[in-house]
Amino acid sequence: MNEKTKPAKKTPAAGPKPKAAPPDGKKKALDPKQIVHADFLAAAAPGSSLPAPTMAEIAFAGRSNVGKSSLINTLVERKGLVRTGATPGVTRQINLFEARARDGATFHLIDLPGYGYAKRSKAERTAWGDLIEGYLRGRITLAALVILVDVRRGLEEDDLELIQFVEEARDVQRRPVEIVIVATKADKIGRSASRSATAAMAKSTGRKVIGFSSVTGEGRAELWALLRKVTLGTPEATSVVKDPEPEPA
Ligand SMILES: Nc1nc2c(ncn2[C@@H]2O[C@H](COP(=O)(O)OP(=O)(O)OP(=O)(O)O)[C@@H](O)[C@H]2O)c(=O)[nH]1
Ligand SMILES: [Mg+2]
Repeated sequence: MNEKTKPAKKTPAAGPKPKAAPPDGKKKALDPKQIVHADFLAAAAPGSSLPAPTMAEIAFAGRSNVGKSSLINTLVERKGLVRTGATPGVTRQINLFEARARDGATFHLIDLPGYGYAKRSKAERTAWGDLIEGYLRGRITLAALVILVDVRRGLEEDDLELIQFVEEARDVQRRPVEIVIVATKADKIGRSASRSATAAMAKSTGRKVIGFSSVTGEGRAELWALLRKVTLGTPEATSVVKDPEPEPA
């Protein structure tokens, strides 16, 4: 049936009344924690550095191709913000993004190049290793480190070494970095398999493990709520280089 042969729509007067918009005061409240703005700010490759730290940062680490960049896109609900790809080794720099929630809370999100990608030259791997380690050791505003693992593979040697590295890199100048483990690509296995895999990881590490999928969005709300909590709970959550509030005239 084409447009012309379609019967005319019935007037609503004949049927039940359409629901009226709720009066202003009764509108469904918008989620104050929802990220309403996200943007790329800066990048650093070996030999260059990020801008000086100004606010709480959440970094994302994990093996190449595990889904770090996809997770950031999912978290900020912006499909194309961060470049992703089917082959490992897509992210080749430290990329810094800014995300602002509706309530004004602002966070810096750091997408790290993946590790464990054997096809890189040894020199390149060393340079990147130094870059990432330098960031994790020295970034004074680093509040949380999200370590992504493939739910089907679990924690591997590289991941455990990273956890140990961050724990040992405690700095008197900053609060301990909160480590959050995310078991991603949960959509690739059934819900109950994913649940038991995350539970096993939680048991073996003694840490919270969140099941996640960038395809279905599973775990997004839980992860964001946790990251907000751990980030805002640290003194670094507020700007280090704060603009002084203007005095009222
Ligand atoms: N099924 C499924 N695929 C995913 C998920 N997350 C990421 N992918 C896919 O996995 C591939 C790698 O994703 P990226 O986000 O680029 O991975 P990355 O960890 O940033 O990779 P590098 O930058 O190379 O370290 C892409 O093809 C994504 O579409 C997920 O939750 N489920
Ligand atoms: Mg990436």
